[in-house]
Amino acid sequence: MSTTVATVVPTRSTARRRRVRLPGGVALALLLVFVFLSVAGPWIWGHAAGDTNVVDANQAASAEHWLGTDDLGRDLFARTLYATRSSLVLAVLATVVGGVVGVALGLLSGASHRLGKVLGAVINLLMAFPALLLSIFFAVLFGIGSVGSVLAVGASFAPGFARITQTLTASAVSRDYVEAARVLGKGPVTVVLRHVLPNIAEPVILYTTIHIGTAILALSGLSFLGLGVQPPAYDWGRLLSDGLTRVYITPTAAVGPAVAIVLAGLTFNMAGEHLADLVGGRRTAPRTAVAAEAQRPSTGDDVDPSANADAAGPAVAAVAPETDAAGEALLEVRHLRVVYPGPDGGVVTPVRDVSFSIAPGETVGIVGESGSGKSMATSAVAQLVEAPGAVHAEVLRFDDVDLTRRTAEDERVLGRSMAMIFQDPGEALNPAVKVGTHLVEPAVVHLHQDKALARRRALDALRAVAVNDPERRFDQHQHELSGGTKQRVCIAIGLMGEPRLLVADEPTTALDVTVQRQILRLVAEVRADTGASVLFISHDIAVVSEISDRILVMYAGFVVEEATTDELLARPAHPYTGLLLAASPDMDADRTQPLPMLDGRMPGPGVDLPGCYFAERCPRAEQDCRDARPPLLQIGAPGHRAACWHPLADGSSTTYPGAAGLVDERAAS
Ligand SMILES: Nc1ncnc2c1ncn2[C@@H]1O[C@H](COP(=O)(O)OP(=O)(O)OP(=O)(O)O)[C@@H](O)[C@H]1O
Repeated sequence: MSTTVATVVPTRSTARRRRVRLPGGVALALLLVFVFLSVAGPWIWGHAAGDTNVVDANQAASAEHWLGTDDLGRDLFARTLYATRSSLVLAVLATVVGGVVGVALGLLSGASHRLGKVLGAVINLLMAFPALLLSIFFAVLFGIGSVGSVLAVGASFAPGFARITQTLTASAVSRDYVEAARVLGKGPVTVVLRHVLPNIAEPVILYTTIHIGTAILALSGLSFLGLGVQPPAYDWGRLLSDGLTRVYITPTAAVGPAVAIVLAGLTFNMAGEHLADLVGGRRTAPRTAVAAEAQRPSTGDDVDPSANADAAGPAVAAVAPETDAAGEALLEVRHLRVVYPGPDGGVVTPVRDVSFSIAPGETVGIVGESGSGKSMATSAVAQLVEAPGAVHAEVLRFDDVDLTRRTAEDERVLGRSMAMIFQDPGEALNPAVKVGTHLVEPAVVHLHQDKALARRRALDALRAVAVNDPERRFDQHQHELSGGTKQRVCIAIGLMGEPRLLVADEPTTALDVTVQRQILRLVAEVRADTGASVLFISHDIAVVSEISDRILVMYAGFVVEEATTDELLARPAHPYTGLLLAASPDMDADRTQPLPMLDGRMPGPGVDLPGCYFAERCPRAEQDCRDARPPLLQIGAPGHRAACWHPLADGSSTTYPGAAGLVDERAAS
């Protein structure tokens, strides 16, 4: 793969990138010169910069004094070089002050929804003022002098740092691996330090480098105005201020420090940009490699072929365990609602009424089109709905834990017995953390196992999910894995606790078809091996039916139908289920006929209707459907329930062409 990347023929765009990098290279060289001057300058030019000689006072530029002398006869060229140290050190200090304060504020506001609103408003207000104006204001506030000016410039930078950190943090905390860390019971401080900060560090450091250049300009400006460095100390701004008083007599007295300020400012800005460019380039390399790896045939070197021999073969036949969902349910959900504040003081209700239970060892699938509330209902079960969202339920029980009133101990139990598999495994794994650390952590945190034992178990877990060369994978980061392997690693992480419920939210959607099959098989195998129950979410009824014992069909936040998989496929009662089945093509479908389309749109979570939410799109709807909402009632076989006033009487096969093939395919498998 790296060969492919290395032998790419230069294109116009790569040539253009090289041209852009040339000044960056110069900037890096200049940066080294400035660093050298600030370290060695005072030693080399210390005497010339400090020795007074009134006989030579106020001289113009000459071979002996390149920039002339000041009113005490001191060499201005030496003084300009000498001032490099104070100018740069103060600029770095000011940037660090701004960075520390801003990053702290940004982390707070990005990680906390409520605090974020208040801090965000303050940040926005401060960002509205030009940085130099803020610096002057803060300089007066903090006091005239070096310390005051450093604090002032730092304070004027803090809003910018806070803004970028807030944005990066808000994006980082919505990642699945942060949610997974919360499920593991990690506190907010650990989550921020371990999972957020490492992943936002790179852009923040680059932003810092660029800002050192701006700090040089700002501090020089304050010194020039007499608010910064005070005599006898001096920096470039002070030299410029002194030189300007004699600009008509010895103009070079002002030129030297002015050139130094502009050059140093530009150098740090350009060096920062160049570093960003380099980092960007470095980042794309592994991504290219992953893309190439992901495109390989799915039985590639990262999957143990012996463990999934017929991965491309027939789909998983879900082996239904003996269950009694109504009796000893592992998970019981009754009348679950999830509510968010809506516009104009109203509310939106992504989950309106969801009731179901899962027996030990049972796999229940939830299917429905995008926006039907599948993920939100699952998040409520996994306790991942965050403020301002509110979860209400008559019953929300997992094993013996009442999830509506859970204690800290309950959280720990949940952390080890409920495992999440997310849609995008790349989002679920922290890019800054090695695969092995992801695996070892649940065992150390929840089972209090020592690291050696946890490592052995982690390697076993990787073998169990058919990742080959587990020792090597253990020390790799997520960007070195293909999509399928990442998902296997996520499943292995779930195995490191004592999983009793595996919650898989569209775990195959981001994967190619062959890998989807492997992951479905793997989930079924894990269930068979561990006896864990599975809650499996997908918008694809064909995928759900391959793995589930029972299926719930969701629409607009409601469960509109529930039945065993065979019953649902053979005799769908709700017209929406019938349409979902009909829209799912199979090998026997008549290719000359278009697939049935579902016209119209699902009512959003802010819509409140008295009747059936599907009525506007339903071919069987009558006035009574619009007037009153149908309850979820037993229909046909035991456990088959549907919420419809005019259910399909004889199954989808006669009403919706196309569904019959799906039923036959499943029967054959
Ligand atoms: N934080 C939120 N605040 C308010 N509404 C939200 C929020 N997150 C999601 N929603 C809304 O909740 C509804 C259900 O979303 P959900 O993600 O559960 O749907 P889904 O069926 O899982 O769809 P998909 O397959 O696209 O994920 C959607 O209308 C969505 O816009």
